[in-house]
Amino acid sequence: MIRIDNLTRRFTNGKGIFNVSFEVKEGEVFGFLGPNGSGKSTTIRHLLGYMKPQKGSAVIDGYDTWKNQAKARGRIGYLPGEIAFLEGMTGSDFLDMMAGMQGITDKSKRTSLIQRLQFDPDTPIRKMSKGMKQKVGIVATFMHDPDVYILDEPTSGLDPLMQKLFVELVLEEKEKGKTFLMSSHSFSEIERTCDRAAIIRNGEIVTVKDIHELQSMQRKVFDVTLTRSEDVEAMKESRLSIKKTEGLFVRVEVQGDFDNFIHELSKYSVKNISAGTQSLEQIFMDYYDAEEAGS
Ligand SMILES: Nc1ncnc2c1ncn2[C@@H]1O[C@H](COP(=O)(O)OP(=O)(O)OP(=O)(O)O)[C@@H](O)[C@H]1O
Repeated sequence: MIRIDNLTRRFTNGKGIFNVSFEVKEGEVFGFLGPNGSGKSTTIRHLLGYMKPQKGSAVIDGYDTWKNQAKARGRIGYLPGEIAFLEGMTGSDFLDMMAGMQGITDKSKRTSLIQRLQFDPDTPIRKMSKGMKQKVGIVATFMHDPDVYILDEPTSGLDPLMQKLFVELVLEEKEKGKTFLMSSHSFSEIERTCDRAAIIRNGEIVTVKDIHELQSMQRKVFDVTLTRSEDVEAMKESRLSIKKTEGLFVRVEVQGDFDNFIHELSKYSVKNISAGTQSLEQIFMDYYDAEEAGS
């Protein structure tokens, strides 16, 4: 449904995106992840037909987003990171304007979205919090039932309850066979919604991975408090992957080899231990580090 092929845009300062390629299948939810300035927005701008590729192409449902901009754009519901609202409008005014542009007359989906997101659309936009503006944007994007959703940081500013609701909305649309490309900094949101994710860094795709594959790379994190400082020193000498020590506190990451960890730990006097799971964010950071070491 979305195909990006060797998309390249080098700005005069040398930054940009370089040979970006990936595909999003119909009905797939695809995460687009990367640190600030890595090239997510530039890629998305090409998908919306706002920028002409210097090289390569971006295609939506068979339509080249530059050469056949109107056709391609018509398939997309786009939620920008920050919406530019016109002065003096209420949320309802804005939604009316969008509905006019989208050519929709049936208000039922809009009404139900407003009810679920729990906000008063008649509030003047200038009085709205960032989260409330984001809700207006979500309604505007979802109400016209697009085939392809392109969402830039969709839950920024939303509280955890609303983030959860947003995940539900995405999964409902996915059920209907809709396609999503979603940039996000929220790894739990990506985990709960996405089938696959691409990681972009310095304008280049580092990897495209199945979300389960990413999850299986997650390590367990054990926070151990010992009773003797000499044990901390001994533990540092072991084969364990020690991420941090502070006084008697030691953080150990374990991937699979629990026997070795338990065997090693049995040598020491342990005061406290707690187990957690490495976040996806940490996995990505490991990825970046590995790339760095390899390059
Ligand atoms: N018009 C421009 N002229 C020059 N450099 C630009 C231009 N637009 C973007 N850049 C640079 O290109 C790089 C990629 O920017 P882009 O906005 O695509 O990143 P991003 O991943 O969307 O970041 P963020 O999460 O902060 O929005 C950055 O280094 C940015 O400074």
